[in-house]
Amino acid sequence: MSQPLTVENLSVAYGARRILDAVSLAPCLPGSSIALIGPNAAGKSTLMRAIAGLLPTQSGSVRLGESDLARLSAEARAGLVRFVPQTYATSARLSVFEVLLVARMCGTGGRPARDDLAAVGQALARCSLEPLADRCVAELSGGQQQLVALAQALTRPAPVLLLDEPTSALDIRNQLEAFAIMRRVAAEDGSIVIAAVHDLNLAARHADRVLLLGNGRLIADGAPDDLLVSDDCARVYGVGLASGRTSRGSLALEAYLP
Ligand SMILES: Nc1ncnc2c1ncn2[C@@H]1O[C@H](COP(=O)(O)OP(=O)(O)OP(=O)(O)O)[C@@H](O)[C@H]1O
Repeated sequence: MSQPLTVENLSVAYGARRILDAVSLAPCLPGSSIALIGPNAAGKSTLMRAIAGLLPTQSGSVRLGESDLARLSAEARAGLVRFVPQTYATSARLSVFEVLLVARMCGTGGRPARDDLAAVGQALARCSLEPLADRCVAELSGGQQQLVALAQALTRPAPVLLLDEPTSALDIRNQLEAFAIMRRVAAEDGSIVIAAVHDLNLAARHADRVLLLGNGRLIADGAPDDLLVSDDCARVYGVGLASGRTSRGSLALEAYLP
């Protein structure tokens, strides 16, 4: 898991409407935790879906090391790039354990072996979901389901983990837990973790790099402490941004209407 992810000149359209316009990203390095920010409809989900190979592209490339992901089979690509969508929809009468096992076994065609069960156990433990293992996933709360979605992605480590607003339904404790998990996945597994986030303070605290998307274009790419206080950031959101430091030394931002 030690290959950089590179996005070059990526353009994506829905019908005749261009959504992503020649987006290029400097190499995303293994072990990095990256926040993708930008206003509603900026194209964050579209970018993640395009990187995951779930959308046709008009132009450009997505590479992991030397491999052009578009040239791989969907199965091979899914082994390299895991995408956790914004919403978790299931009506299946499956337990948390079962959906994690399905995620682990997906595409393998085999029966679960001991290491598959161990991987599911580890994903449950990483997300502190053991107490919910036997509960029907369709009956869980929105926040609990969001943690299950994260745990599903962890059942089979991948070089690239893409998470679309992974903490939108979580309480403050679980937000911190989820970002700690993401940072550990980056640090321990060497994955490239990219999470779309709306909360700039969470991005400030948990990412080591921030990508700012506006109207389908990459507006800025940099360290949180520089990018989040930049004029570009305030301009793209159409807000004023006041900044300071918390008593613990983290960057703190307050947005206001100009
Ligand atoms: N399936 C689709 N068909 C047509 N247009 C779409 C589709 N999905 C998204 N779009 C459009 O693409 C643009 C970007 O949407 P996208 O979901 O990528 O934005 P986002 O930055 O993730 O937004 P948000 O923060 O609100 O989730 C929007 O104008 C949206 O209407």
